[in-house]
Formats: sequence, C-alpha cells, structure tokens
Amino acid sequence: MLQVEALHKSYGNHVILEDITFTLEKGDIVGLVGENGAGKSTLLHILATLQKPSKGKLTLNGMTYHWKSLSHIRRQIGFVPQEIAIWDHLTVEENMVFFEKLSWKNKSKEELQNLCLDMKLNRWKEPVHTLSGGMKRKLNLAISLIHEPKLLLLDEPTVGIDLKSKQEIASYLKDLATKRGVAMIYISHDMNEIMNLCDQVFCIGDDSFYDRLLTQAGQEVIRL
Ligand SMILES: Nc1ncnc2c1ncn2[C@@H]1O[C@H](COP(=O)(O)OP(=O)(O)OP(=O)(O)O)[C@@H](O)[C@H]1O
Repeated sequence: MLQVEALHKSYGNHVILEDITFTLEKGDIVGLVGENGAGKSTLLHILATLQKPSKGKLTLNGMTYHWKSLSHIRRQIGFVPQEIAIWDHLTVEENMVFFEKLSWKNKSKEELQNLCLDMKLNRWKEPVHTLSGGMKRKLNLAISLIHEPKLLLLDEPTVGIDLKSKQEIASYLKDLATKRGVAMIYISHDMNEIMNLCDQVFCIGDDSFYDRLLTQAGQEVIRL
C-alpha cells in the first residue's frame, strides 16, 4: 500500500535521511525507532505530506505524492503529532465536532463519542484545559481516526498515558490493522510498547543500539 523509494532529506548540508526505501502492506504495524535526532519525526512528517523530501518517490495505494496536489493522499492518512494539537478552550465534544467538520467523512455525535470511548476517554462535556496530559493524548488519537484513514502515522502517541489505557489502545490499534487493514507506523522510545504492538521494526540513525536490543529480544528488525 505504501512504497517509499530512495528518499532523501537534507537541511542545507545536514543530511537527515539518506536513501530510505521500504514498503508497507495493508494491516502492517511497523515500529520506527532510533536515537534522538535520528530523523524519525522528519520521516513521518514527509509521509504525512507535511514536509517535502529533497529527493525520492512516494506512492500510497497506487497514487504518487505530487507535492502540488495532495488532497487525495491526505484523505487516506491519519497523523498523530508528537505535540498535542487540539483546542484547549473547547470541550472534548467541541473538538471532535470541529475536526469532523474539517474531515471529509460525516460522523454522528454518537460515533464521535464512541471513538473517544475507544481511546478510553470519557470526558465528553469537559473543556480540554481541564484534562490531564494523558487524556489530551487520547483525544489527539481519537481525532486522527475520525476520517477512517488507511495509513496511520503515530509520533510517540502514548507518552504520559497510563499503562492500562496504553494496553487497551494497543489492542484497539491491532484490531484496526487486522479487521480494517489499516497500516501504521509507530514511533516510540518504549521498547515494550513497540514489541507488544509491532510486527516488525524499522531502525534509523547511526547508532545500532536499538537494532541489537530488539534483535536480542527476538523482534524482526530492518535497518533503513
Ligand atoms: N526545520 C529544521 N531545520 C533544520 N534542521 C532540522 C529541522 N527540523 C529538524 N531538524 C533536524 O533534523 C534532525 C532530525 O530531527 P527529528 O525531529 O526528525 O528527529 P527524531 O528522530 O524524531 O528525534 P526525537 O527522538 O528527539 O523526537 C535533527 O538533527 C534536527 O535538529
């Protein structure tokens, strides 16, 4: 479903991503790990169409990323950014309705509320500024799923979320992958979370620390 061919990204002389090539199939859940500054968020931002690569070809479900016209690609992508991107002064309900209006799918309030409940968030009528950090992350996740994306890109989505909710969200995401064929790329520094959730793991950056750690633990690792 997703093909990434010979992707490069530089800022001036600073090469961040060099010759990245990989393929993702429907329902794949792939971890993306590497040390701070390895380029994980940069790669996810490019896949999410938020940054342009310096070179390389990207194809999603047969459609090539054309950087002047990305709406068809964007419809298929859900992105959970590292920074929480929600309206603090609105309630959970108002945030969900706001983002539903921006999306191209029509969802009833009941469906939107159920999505929050799937993320273990039950503060429907409460203003976001009264929520804990972990609850805001749950809302961030629920928002990314409103338009039923085919490819879900998650940048450290569960930082600060309690362990029980984390495990419940992981099983929800696994269901999305197996039942609806959603493919996911999941950045985390939590190797237990990565090993619990992901079928295989992509490692980037110069340091092979993660490769060794995960291989020793029996995880399938691919160095990009
Ligand atoms: N707009 C920018 N201009 C110049 N350099 C940038 C810019 N954005 C990111 N970088 C650099 O690109 C490199 C990769 O950053 P990126 O955020 O992708 O790393 P990361 O692997 O996600 O790190 P972390 O684990 O800390 O989140 C870093 O060296 C960073 O300083």
